[in-house]
Amino acid sequence: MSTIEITRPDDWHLHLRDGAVMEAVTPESAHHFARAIIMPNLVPPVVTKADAEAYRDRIRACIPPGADFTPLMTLYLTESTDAADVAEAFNSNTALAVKLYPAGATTNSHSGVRNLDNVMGVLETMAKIGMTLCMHGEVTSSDVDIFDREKVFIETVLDPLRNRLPELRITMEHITTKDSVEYVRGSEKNLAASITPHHLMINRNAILAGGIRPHYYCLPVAKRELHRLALRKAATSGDPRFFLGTDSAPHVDPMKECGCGCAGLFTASNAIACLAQIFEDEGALDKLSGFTSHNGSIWYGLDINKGTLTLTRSEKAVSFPTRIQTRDGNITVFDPQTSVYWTAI
Ligand SMILES: NC(=O)N[C@@H](CC(=O)O)C(=O)O
Ligand SMILES: [Zn+2]
Ligand SMILES: [Zn+2]
Repeated sequence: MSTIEITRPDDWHLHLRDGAVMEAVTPESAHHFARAIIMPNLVPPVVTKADAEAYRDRIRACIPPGADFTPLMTLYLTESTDAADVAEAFNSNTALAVKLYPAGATTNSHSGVRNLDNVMGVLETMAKIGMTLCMHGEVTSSDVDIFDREKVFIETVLDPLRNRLPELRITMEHITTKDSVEYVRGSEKNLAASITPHHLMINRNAILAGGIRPHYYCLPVAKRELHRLALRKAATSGDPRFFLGTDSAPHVDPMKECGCGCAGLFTASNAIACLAQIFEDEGALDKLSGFTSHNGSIWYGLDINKGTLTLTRSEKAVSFPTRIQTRDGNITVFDPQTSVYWTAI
């Protein structure tokens, strides 16, 4: 058995939901993570400063006593979002970022943005005050193949927006392609990307080969192996523009195991153990703390956490709980389909 210590990690992209699911999943994140950026795609979404304050209070009520966990709030961008309210939320430290969901791109995105022209006023204000735009970067048009939607988004939405408003800070969230890795690498400033543990571990075969497996279906959908390898290279490279966002996105099993299952994987419980395995396999354990605990803090202008998290490597592969229970039903925990020898304490 051997151990390593990393700086206490942060999760720069997390879904905690609300109600019974939030009660059950919040302790899972608070166990390992010091802070997390909380996604605002509730129904109805978290749009205003007042919405974010109320949601933050509900999250705080679910943090186990003694746990040290700070939810960092985001505002869901709609075409009627008020720029002054956004600025006030940022300046009062209520919200760290604004989240762009192209309407129809993913879970609970129907209130999102149809035409960027209608939110330029908000984006200009954000550029002025240094507030980050977090993006779900996929086009939604039905004539674009689902495996190409991220790449086409870069060409038709992201790049034109960056040319139009170069001072806007943008996080490309949960990137899944070599194209995104290259786009970030080629940028000079104001661009960074989060990467999920699952996109580092699975390719699209996990969803479709040998049977259809809804617990590997998320958006953006996992791509070909060459993309997974490019993501692994980026995550373990030490390049500070890449950092962890788990995109842990719980849905109760009946919502996944049905004729039209929801997108999203629940990874909060084993994300750190999986990452330790990935970084060990890539011979890059020395880069793990950068990815989980330093790069994101620096990008968002926050202090790096003071505490540490101990990771233990066993001789035998470890097993994880297969599900967690909530009053609304069970949630399946991500199964990495490969041996993991690490435990986070
Ligand atoms: N990633 C997902 O597949 N689903 C997320 C939404 C998102 O992050 O796109 C969810 O809210 O369930
Ligand atoms: Zn998304
Ligand atoms: Zn997400």
